[in-house]
Amino acid sequence: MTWDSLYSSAFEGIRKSIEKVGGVLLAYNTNIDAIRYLDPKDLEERVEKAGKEEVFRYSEELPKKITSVQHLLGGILWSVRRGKAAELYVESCPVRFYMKGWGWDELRMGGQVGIMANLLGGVYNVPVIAHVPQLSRLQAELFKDGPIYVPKLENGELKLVHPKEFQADEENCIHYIYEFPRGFRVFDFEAPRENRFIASADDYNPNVYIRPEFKEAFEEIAGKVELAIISGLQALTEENYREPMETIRGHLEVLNEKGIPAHLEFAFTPDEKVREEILKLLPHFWSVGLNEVELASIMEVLGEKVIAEKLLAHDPVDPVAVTEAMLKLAEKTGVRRIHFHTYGYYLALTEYRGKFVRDALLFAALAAAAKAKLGDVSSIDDVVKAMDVPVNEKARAVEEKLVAEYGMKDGIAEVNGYQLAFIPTKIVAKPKSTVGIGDTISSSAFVGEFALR
Ligand SMILES: Nc1ncnc2c1ncn2[C@@H]1O[C@H](COP(=O)(O)OP(=O)(O)O)[C@@H](O)[C@H]1O
Ligand SMILES: [Mg+2]
Repeated sequence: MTWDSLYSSAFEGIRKSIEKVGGVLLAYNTNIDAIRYLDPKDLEERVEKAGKEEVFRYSEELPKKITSVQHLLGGILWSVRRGKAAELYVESCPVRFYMKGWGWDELRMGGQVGIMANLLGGVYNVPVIAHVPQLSRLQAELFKDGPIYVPKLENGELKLVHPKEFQADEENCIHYIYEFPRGFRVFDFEAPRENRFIASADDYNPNVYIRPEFKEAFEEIAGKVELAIISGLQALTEENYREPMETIRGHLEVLNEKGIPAHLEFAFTPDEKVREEILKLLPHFWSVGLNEVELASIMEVLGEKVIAEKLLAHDPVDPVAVTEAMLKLAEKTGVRRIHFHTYGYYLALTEYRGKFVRDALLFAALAAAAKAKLGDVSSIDDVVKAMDVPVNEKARAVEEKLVAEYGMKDGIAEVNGYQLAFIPTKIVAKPKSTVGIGDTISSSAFVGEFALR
């Protein structure tokens, strides 16, 4: 079998069956991404006005958080000089007001829940119930039409409405994204590569604020779905994790009692204590999705330093090291499915067997390539437009290694009592957008797998 024919039949299979999926709960993070494409002259003027000396100081060493305009501009210069991304929390109201006045060129749906709601509900037509921490008018407008719902309590009675019909005047959670291209010049600095600096004016997501509807009526909400995808725990810190983690543990218990498989979409979690706590929650999840950096960071808290280093040593990542790491994680936590994604290939380690696991990965890779190629995918038929994107050349060596090590055939092998599924992905050379690709991959694969059952 060629990979292209496997791709086509996987897509056809899932297109026919995905609308059967009865409902997916998505929690906990959505926000508004406000994108500003930096202009060198405008930036220089702002720096001069704020005081060049002080601003430059913060471009040498990032402040911990933003409490002044000098911090903000210094942070932006810090990113430009290094071509590196950074994200800081904006504590001060005047700075938030300053950023609002500076404005944006584009507004986009942000947060894993927001992105997955628009994909699953708005594109695949799978009903979703989303936890939206704050539903402002601006936030509501970023939801696509389709079967996307938020719970509303009216005199203690639970109703499901589209976010645009929720009509509560809640706060804006805005992540200001300052983007610059490669070669961007300000003062004597030149950006070695394109990147962005993010300043978050968001008091809800960093604390994983959980809405009253989800505290009071979670059982009833969970009764309306077949699957759940959890994300957004990455910004928690040692100081604030306890209360939300407690609520989330309760939610997972309800989902487990009802037999609803839950997927955790990992994201890089800088706080080690929080990473440990997330690891403790994993036994309550059916499935987890992550990339190489995230897998390495988990190996570190498990005390597996050698594997962690191996995961970051090669490009593309050594698939045998990934498999070893996934086995450790599965054995340690009992999680039934681990979906690993990296640039060029995906692997899924599952406690159960079947080609549908691999086929769901193929569907996800096609969806990811469509998103990269088109920028926005507006219907499931757009996904197939990525069929002509070539399969990654470098993945051939990865596949050969898996064949040699585990006797893999057509992307499927048996390893230590688990099934290992592999696929080479389609890589778009000049992507229109790479925001939210990871979320597209993981939610498409998880929901796609259940569609094929
Ligand atoms: N140009 C591209 N074409 C297809 N897939 C891509 C492209 N660039 C990145 N990807 C995929 O997107 C994934 C990004 O996911 P992740 O690392 O979790 O980041 P995020 O969650 O921020 O999107 C990569 O692992 C890779 O598989
Ligand atoms: Mg990701």
